[in-house]
Amino acid sequence: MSTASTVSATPPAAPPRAQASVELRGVSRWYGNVVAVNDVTMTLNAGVTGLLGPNGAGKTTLLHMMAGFLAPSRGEVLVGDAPAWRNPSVYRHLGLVSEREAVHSFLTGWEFVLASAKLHRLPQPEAAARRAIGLVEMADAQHRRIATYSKGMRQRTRVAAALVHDPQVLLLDEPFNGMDPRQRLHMMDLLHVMGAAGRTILFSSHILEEVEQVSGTVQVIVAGRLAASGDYRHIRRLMTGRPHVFTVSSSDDRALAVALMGQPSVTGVELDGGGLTVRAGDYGAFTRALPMIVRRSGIRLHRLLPADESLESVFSYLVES
Ligand SMILES: Nc1ncnc2c1ncn2[C@@H]1O[C@H](COP(=O)(O)OP(=O)(O)OP(=O)(O)O)[C@@H](O)[C@H]1O
Repeated sequence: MSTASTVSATPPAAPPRAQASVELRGVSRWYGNVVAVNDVTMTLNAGVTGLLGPNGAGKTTLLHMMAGFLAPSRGEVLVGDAPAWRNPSVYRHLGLVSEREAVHSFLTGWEFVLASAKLHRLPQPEAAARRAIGLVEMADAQHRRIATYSKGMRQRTRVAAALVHDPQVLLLDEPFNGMDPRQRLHMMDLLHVMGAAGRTILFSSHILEEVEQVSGTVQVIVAGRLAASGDYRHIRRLMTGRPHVFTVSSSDDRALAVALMGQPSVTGVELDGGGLTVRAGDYGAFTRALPMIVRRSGIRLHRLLPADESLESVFSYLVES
């Protein structure tokens, strides 16, 4: 990929940094009575890691502690070997793309990224801005005002601003939010390239599919705690191995219940006033079998709703297991 060669061909601006890891040791953070992060221990190394969790799980709080913007209430956050909090030298090795889209839209992309280079007091801000803009493939549009950019272009420009000082660690808070599929693919490519080039990339998301497409390693956070971590296939198995619950109503719930009980994919059926509650061990097999049963028996399906499809229930399953 062209950007990969850009990364490897760029001469290092500073002597190579030995450490790219981020380490959390027993980290908690509370806001008054609210425990946002609860005793989290994790290590991030070079490559792309996804931080997966439902809204309010504590992802932003974790990222802000890693970036040195917030002090842990307890525990330690280390970037390389140095504490992230009250340690300005950490900013030289780390970039954060925050969730909120705070860009001055009257600036051009070039002006925005150059301003970031100057804020970092880089010795050659123009060269650094050019390199970062090239990395996110925004050179063609760099002299247009940000107001005219698509959401994806704005995100890439913000990534360029966060990368302008060539940090070893890049943290991104919900970078795919609001992007269309094409913009998503482009951002995913970019993260891949940066991870393959040896940077430590951590991005947060509440969507499993997003995380598994980009990252080899996933850290799952639920209600402030680390609920699971490892290879995305392992996480996917944890999530899909659970029973799936559907509520179904039809023209003849009793007959449908009998037919469903004969299905190997169905592990339980309960009939109540409002319809059926069906438990299926295999999501795919059940959703394929149901239309066939309905067609064969002449039953009319009025409603089929996954009762537990919200991420929250998936996560609570993970936490309880
Ligand atoms: N400044 C604050 N004061 C009080 N409570 C806060 C503050 N910031 C976050 N919280 C609370 O801490 C918990 C974790 O919030 P956080 O923003 O870290 O989660 P998140 O996973 O990033 O969620 P989202 O994706 O919705 O931003 C939530 O209960 C939130 O309401």
